[in-house]
Amino acid sequence: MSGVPIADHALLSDCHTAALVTRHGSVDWLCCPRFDSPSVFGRLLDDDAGHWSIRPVGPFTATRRYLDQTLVLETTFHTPTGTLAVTDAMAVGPNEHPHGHSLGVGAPHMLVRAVSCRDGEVRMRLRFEPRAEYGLLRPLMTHVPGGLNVRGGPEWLMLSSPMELDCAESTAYGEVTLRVGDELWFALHRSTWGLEPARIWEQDEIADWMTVTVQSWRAWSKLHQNYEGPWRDLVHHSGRVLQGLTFRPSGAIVAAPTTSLPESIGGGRNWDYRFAWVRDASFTMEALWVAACPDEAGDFFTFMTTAAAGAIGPDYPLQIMFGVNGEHDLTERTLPHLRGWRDSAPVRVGNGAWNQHQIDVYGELLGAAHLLADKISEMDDDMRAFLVALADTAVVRCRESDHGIWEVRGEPRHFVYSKVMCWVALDRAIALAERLRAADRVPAWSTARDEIRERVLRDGWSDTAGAFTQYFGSTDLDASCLMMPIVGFLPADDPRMLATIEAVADRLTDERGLVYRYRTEGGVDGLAGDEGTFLLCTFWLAHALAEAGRVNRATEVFERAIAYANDVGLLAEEVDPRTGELLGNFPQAFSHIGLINAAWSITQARHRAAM
Ligand SMILES: OC[C@H]1O[C@H](O[C@H]2O[C@H](CO)[C@@H](O)[C@H](O)[C@H]2O)[C@H](O)[C@@H](O)[C@@H]1O
Repeated sequence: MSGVPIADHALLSDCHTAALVTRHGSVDWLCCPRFDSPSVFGRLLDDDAGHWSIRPVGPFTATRRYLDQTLVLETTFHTPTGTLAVTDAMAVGPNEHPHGHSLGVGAPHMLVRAVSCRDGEVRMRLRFEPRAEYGLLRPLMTHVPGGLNVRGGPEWLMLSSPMELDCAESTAYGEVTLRVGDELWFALHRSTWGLEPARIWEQDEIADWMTVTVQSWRAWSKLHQNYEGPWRDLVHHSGRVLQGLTFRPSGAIVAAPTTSLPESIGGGRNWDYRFAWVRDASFTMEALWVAACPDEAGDFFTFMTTAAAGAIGPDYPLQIMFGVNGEHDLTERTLPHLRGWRDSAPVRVGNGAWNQHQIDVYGELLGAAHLLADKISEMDDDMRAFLVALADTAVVRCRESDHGIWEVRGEPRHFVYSKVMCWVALDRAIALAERLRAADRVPAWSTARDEIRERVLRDGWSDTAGAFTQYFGSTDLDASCLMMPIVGFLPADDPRMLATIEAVADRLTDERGLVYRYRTEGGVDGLAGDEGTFLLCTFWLAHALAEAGRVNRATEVFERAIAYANDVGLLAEEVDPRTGELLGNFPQAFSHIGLINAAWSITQARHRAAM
């Protein structure tokens, strides 16, 4: 049964796809060539679905870190006879490239692994077991000078290896003793059919790719990250994680690089997050702005304008998520041949929420456009028309019930958060009206915005709950109401808002003080089973407390949440209330977005308090 703790993984990214490496030096997740492609290493979800491990033969303990300001991972194995370091990266190539400037634009589609003996001597073992199409295929492996040629189904890979490898049953393996100063460089290169055949690389060429990758991440970090304040390193690191979830060719941003890591162990709440949600990606853009990495904004809005082209207007609601190249049909299916992480089945690919009706997306997208307006160098006519259409659609759709931010699979409702985000859509469109050349629309947008506000204040509040609630007329709490002060719908120190913040802090938290997004008892979301506490919601609580001037409590809640970051600063979506283990897809953009925004708001609140 696959079951390495989720927190034991570290992320590598080349801004096209991602790999996850375990604490013990095994690449257990890699989808080629895009985030949402089938995996070639899928042991994360099933023992037989492929991996590539490099580790000492005998007993060891392992420590690891990212090289400063990079997503290049260094795992150090301490053994009784010596120390071995394995450095892993998805090569990103130089930032400056004939076809563009951003990180990952010249990525060679290559996983690079360096092994070096730092002390004494260590016998190491390599096992290479590629299994394309989520573990279905056993490839043909043939020896070539300098490595292996690996072919099967959609994959044609070349493994550059300086050590002799034996092959049997589509698995390559070998052992070698390294002495202090010895270094071996490995590269797994993928052919892009018809464009660039994979090849065997010399040792110094692979070393060069590693150097360039380290330099490129550092150059990106230097240029984009100037947040100064508490938790600086974690905020900057979260910015790099979000950048690593960006699909460079289109500007799309995935919610997480994995599928089907469960929201409860053995449960069925397992979803594919390798897509660009309008909501998650808009929040990511805003968080990257806070971490001061604005220049990808143009790419993102161009992606959104293109992906949604021709299908937006009052009669055509905006689709809520897209494939990384803007694909619309993300039909969900299960992969019955995979057991799932710790037997959490089914494993799903695609996402059934793709054609849900969710009206919050207008607010998230216009909110990001408003915040980033100055960074979008070229707002062409198409982009302007698209943003205007979003606001016009919000005017009509705000009256409809929907599936809400949590994408419930039960009946549609009038969710409070959805209405608040329609208010945001119109509020921000009004602020952008001049730039959108839509001043004539302002009266209609203003009327609709004010009506939504009245309705939320009247029907979203419950005297019984003493709080704003999940949907009109309900008494259930929902952590998404914490967004009301964050987006400026009501001031955080408004008595109704303070009451809602306290209600969430008291009644929607577990014994650890982490926040549930809502209560799942009775299948209110149309799904069986329960789930963990939601890290984004815990960061929202910290953020809302900071907005309300409760800086010490905000800090406490924030520090409680970041305590669940793993040893290399990564967060999943949820935390298991029983064990404190990370749950859900990993690393998840939502959690890192929440971290960045909450840190920023606490910093601001401290400045205000000091004045
Ligand atoms: O809770 C059921 C739903 O869970 C997933 O949605 C969650 O992830 C999305 C991506 O991060 C996020 O935008 C949403 O707010 C979350 O609720 C899943 O994608 C849905 O298919 C599922 O119905």
